[in-house]
Amino acid sequence: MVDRVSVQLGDTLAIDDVSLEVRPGEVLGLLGPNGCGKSTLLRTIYGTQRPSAGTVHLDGLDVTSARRRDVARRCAVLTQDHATDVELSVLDVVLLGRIPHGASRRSADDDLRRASEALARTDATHLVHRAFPTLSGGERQRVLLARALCQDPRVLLLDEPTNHLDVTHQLDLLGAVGDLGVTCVVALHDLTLAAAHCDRLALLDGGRLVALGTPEEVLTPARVEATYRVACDLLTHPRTGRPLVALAPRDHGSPTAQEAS
Ligand SMILES: Nc1ncnc2c1ncn2[C@@H]1O[C@H](COP(=O)(O)OP(=O)(O)OP(=O)(O)O)[C@@H](O)[C@H]1O
Repeated sequence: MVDRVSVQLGDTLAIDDVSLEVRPGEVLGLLGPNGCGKSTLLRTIYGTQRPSAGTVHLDGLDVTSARRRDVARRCAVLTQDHATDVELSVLDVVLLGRIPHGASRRSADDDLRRASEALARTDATHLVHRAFPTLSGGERQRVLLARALCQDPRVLLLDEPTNHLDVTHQLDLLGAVGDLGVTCVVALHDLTLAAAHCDRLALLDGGRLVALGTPEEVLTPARVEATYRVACDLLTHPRTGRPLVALAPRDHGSPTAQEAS
């Protein structure tokens, strides 16, 4: 889907020759330190950021030349820079997700049914009649995810969707994303959360793709230390068997417990 993409932003080469094939139905986690290019790559996949070089195809569509509505019919996005002061009810915000599908093809009853299903999926049904600006950060995040789900996308792009969420809603949100069966690219900071919920991980550093593979392949202690400058041990979750990234405090860098044993 992403083929040899570079993105120049002012003096910064934010994305440097990245190629990435997202498999249908997979949840691909996008990891990397602050400023490594995660949001830029998501915006480029969605087509709101033009690449300086390379191409992006979404479900067969060339996003650099496609109409916005054609992209939005296939792909929903949850970004970090959403407006927070729109004087709309929660229901109206979620119903915005239906707009790309065109008034002539939709019925009001079907739109309402989809909106209430999406709100139920994100545990936000009780907020339906609230004014959007009065919501807490975590409540807004869940409503905006409901809007994205209401769009009925084939591809979902999520930029740090667990921001503001308590642990219950972090787990519920990523669990719900996995259950959807929709192709998803999700930028995350929490390595253990990413390892638990993503089929594969892509690690960016300085705009370059430095690793791509299963959580076990990508989150090796050596690579985590090289990328984040934090020592860690890779443990196994006692209940799920998934990788658990135990970060060492910055002054307890080495040796790792694995090296010491
Ligand atoms: N409009 C801009 N002009 C110049 N540089 C920019 C612009 N937008 C972003 N950048 C730079 O591009 C790089 C990538 O930014 P991006 O927001 O994609 O990183 P990120 O991985 O999402 O970061 P974070 O984890 O902090 O959200 C950063 O160095 C950032 O400062």
